[in-house]
Formats: sequence, C-alpha cells, structure tokens
Amino acid sequence: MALTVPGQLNTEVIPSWGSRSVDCFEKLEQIGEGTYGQVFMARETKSGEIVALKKIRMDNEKEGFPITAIREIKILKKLEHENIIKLKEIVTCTGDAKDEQRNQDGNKFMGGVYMVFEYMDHDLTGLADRPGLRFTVPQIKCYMKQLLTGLHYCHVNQVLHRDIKGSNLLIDNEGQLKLADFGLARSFSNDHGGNLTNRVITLWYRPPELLLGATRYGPAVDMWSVGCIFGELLYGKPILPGKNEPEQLNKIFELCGSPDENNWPDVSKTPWYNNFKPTRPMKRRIREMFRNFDRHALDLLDHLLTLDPNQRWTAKQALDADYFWNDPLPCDPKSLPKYESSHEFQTKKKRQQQRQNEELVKRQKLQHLQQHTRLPPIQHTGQAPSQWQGPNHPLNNAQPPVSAGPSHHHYGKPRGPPVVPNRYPPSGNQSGGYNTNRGAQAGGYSGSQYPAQGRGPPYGGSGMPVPGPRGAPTGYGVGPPNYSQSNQYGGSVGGRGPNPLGGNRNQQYGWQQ
Ligand SMILES: Nc1ncnc2c1ncn2[C@@H]1O[C@H](COP(=O)(O)OP(=O)(O)OP(=O)(O)O)[C@@H](O)[C@H]1O
Repeated sequence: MALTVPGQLNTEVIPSWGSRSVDCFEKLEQIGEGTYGQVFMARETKSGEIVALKKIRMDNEKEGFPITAIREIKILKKLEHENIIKLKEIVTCTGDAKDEQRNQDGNKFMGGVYMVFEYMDHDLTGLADRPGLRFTVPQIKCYMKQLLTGLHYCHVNQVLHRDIKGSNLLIDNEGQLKLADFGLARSFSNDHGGNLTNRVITLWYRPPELLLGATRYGPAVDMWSVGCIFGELLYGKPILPGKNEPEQLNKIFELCGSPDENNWPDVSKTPWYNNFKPTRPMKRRIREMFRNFDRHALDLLDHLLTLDPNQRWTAKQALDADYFWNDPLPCDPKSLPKYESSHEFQTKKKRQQQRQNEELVKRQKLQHLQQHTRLPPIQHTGQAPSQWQGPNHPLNNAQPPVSAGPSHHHYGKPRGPPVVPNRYPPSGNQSGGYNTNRGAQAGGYSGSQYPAQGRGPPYGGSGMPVPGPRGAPTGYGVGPPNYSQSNQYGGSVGGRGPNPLGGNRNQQYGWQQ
C-alpha cells in the first residue's frame, strides 16, 4: 500500500489491490456481523500478521458490486489518519458453491470480495459492555479527543461519516481509537444539489434535522452523534433510546427543548416540521438532567446537543473545549489498561449464551420441582455443586440479560429493546435525574399526529423500520450540503492558545505526558 504522511490524503492508486486471493489468510474467528457482511479475525499466512476481513455481502445485489462498498473503499482509500481505520487491501475468492458449503464452518473463506483492515481489539460498545469495566474521566477524555480528531480530519477532507455509534469506534490495546464502517459515509465536495438522504445514522444517534426530513446537511449531523456518544459515556447508558422516529424526536425535544424560531431559525422550513412539531413548548433540560456532571463536561455536551445544526459545535470547537484542557487531562492512550478482546458481536453472543443457560437452569429447576413435589423433602448434605450451581454459573454472577444497545443499521431500527440497563459504571452523574422511562407520549405529541404508514411524508406511527440506503441506493442524492464550507473546516487542527495546565493547544492536541 502506498504510504502517505498520517493526516494527509492518500491520492495514490494502489495497482495491486484485488490481485491477491483470500487464501493468503487463515480465518480465526468471526468478530462482527453487520448489515453489510461478516467480519473475521484472520492471520496472513506468510507474515503471521493479524487482520480483520470484512466480507462484502453480494447476496442482495442484482446490479453487481454494491454501491455502498464502492463508496466505502473509495473514501477509505483517500483517508489516511491515525484515528481512521486503515484499509490495507482488497482480496477476492472465487470459491464455487460446493466449496462454500464445505467451508461454511471451517477455517477457509467462501467466495466473494473481502476488505482487509488492520485488526482492532475492541469496539467501544463491546468494551463498555465488559462486566465491571469502569472508564475513568481521563480515559473518557482520551477516547473523546481521538473521536473528535478523527472526525475533524474527515470533515476537513469533506467526508461525512453518517454512522457514528459505539460499535463503529474501534479501539486497540495501545488505547488508539479509530473510526470504522464508512459504508454510509459520503464525500460532499463535488455535490451541488444538496439532496442527500435523511435515512442515515442509527436512530439513537440521529440528529433532529434528519428526523425532521432535512436533505441538505453537513458535518453537524456527525457532531450530534458525538454528543450522544459523549452523554452515553458519562451517563452510563444511551441517553436518547427512541423506539421509532417520532419517539426519537420526542425524546430529543424532552431533553433539548422544543425547537422554535429563536433557538433554531428556519426550523419551520424543515420538510416535516408541521407533522412533528411538539404540541406544547418544552424547556431545555440538559443542564438540569445532568446537573451532577462536571461543569466542563456539561458545557461540551450542551454545545454538541444543540438543536440548530448551524449553532452546534464543530469538531474543532469541541477539541478546543475547556473539558479537554482542564484537570484531569486526557490520558496518554498507551497508559490505558489492556483488555481481552471485546467486540459487540462477541459480547452479544456471550450474553445470548448466558440467557440460554439461565433458561435451561430455570427449566431444570421447574422439572425438579415437578418431580419432587409429591416426595418427602430430601436433605442434600455434602453434595458437590451441580454443573449449574458452580461459582461461574450465570445465576451466581447475577448479570441481568442486557440489550447491547442500538447497533443495527441506520434505518430507524436500533438493535435491542429501548430500555437498556446501565452498561457503564458510574463515572458521572448516576443520579442525574434523566428519566429514561418517560414514554413517548409524555412530551406533548398527540399520537394521532402522525400520518398512517405509507401515507404522508415521514414515518409510520407503528415504528416499523424504514428501508434505508443500503438496501435502496436510490436514497443517495447528489448535491452539496447546505452548510457553509467557509474556513471552518479549512485548516489543520489548531488550538486556541496555550493550555493553562502545560499543554499547548496549538500542538495538534498532544496527550498529557
Ligand atoms: N478492523 C477491525 N478490527 C476489529 N474488529 C472489527 C474491524 N472492523 C469491524 N470490526 C467488528 O465488526 C463489527 C461490524 O463491522 P462494520 O461496522 O464495519 O460492519 P457493518 O456490516 O457495516 O456493520 P453494522 O451493520 O453494524 O454497521 C464492528 O462493530 C466491529 O466489532
């Protein structure tokens, strides 16, 4: 692969791409399963290097190679930055149907096209789901800073990610965080019509302008998602877990206040405003809900979760926030503890296994009860614990079955139920007063307000998932975003003067030593 200086665009074409076979790799285990295809951990046979292979799903493609994959490859080829996942090469496999059958569970790959990525030990959702794991404040600052630095680089280079969420933030055991899954990303440099799809970004992380039907938008959409991730890291669980689009908007308005011409000039011009405007004014409650957060954290959160996309902080503004320049400073990524690998796919699988075990134990107990109810009680003394009652038994570990949060794709249907038990340890305000149990109707919408499914513009009131661009590429329009491209994203990440605590904001956001 041609080398470029990190932080610069890679404009060279790599001629060898696609010329190698996937047979150069040995499949180790599956680490991801997405809308897009499966992801495997694999070893390159010759060098022994561990990589991640993402199989490009072709089964639904009548029209050849999927446009989303072409976009992802094109965008990733041009981005070169330490906080963006590195696409190393593309490999192919021409296995026939018989081979595919035979290799289904073996260590060979089936036919198709694979993207070869550098391997990352965790994704943020998988890592945060580890029982007993507690992120420290310097650690949260460290991850947030890397997320913002990577995103700033994307935006400077006129790329919108459009699917920022925990499972797309990969972390290695050196503490490096990298943005991944550019399947919904798009370059907005040569578009001049502003007709982009609004059916992007996983529901819980989707900004109000998209939910209100905007098709002219810019980097601010990613910044809303960053706000949701930040809130989640501090609060310990997703802060806006809507079940469907109307409920999502309602949750946003309950937390951020209802939009009006004062706090969001021109909101009434968004395509679906009249369908979804709240029936009563609602107060902005971020500072009240999260009142126990550190004031700098609260200030950053407040600026990220700003309703008006034009007033929402950019990645550069966020990197300049006092939060990152006051004690405790972000830690050096290398100083972070090393954890056993954890990907959302695996933690979910483990949980599923645990739930199955619990079910089995329940059924066995019930059977046992049924068998013995008519017998005199027996005293069990000195008996070894059964395989279901040992110290590692799930019942003894008392872990509630948890939903992994929304990581299913984009089109309005988050993975997992809406009420998600706390998956983070307390690191901010645990008694912050944010009531996730408030129902969709609590916020002033009348249920009848939504057009019936299939009628009218936006969403059916039923909360049914809406087909999205991966399934229907027609959703992608061409045209520029309507946000101003003036200097905001024009330069390198500069700071705003010396860090009072010794760091220098002009030094590319260097780490605390
Ligand atoms: N380079 C990598 N190293 C390690 N794990 C990875 C890598 N790339 C992806 N994964 C794992 O695979 C999962 C799915 O990958 P990715 O998001 O790229 O696929 P997708 O099909 O677009 O999934 P989704 O539909 O959830 O967005 C990630 O959440 C992550 O856990």
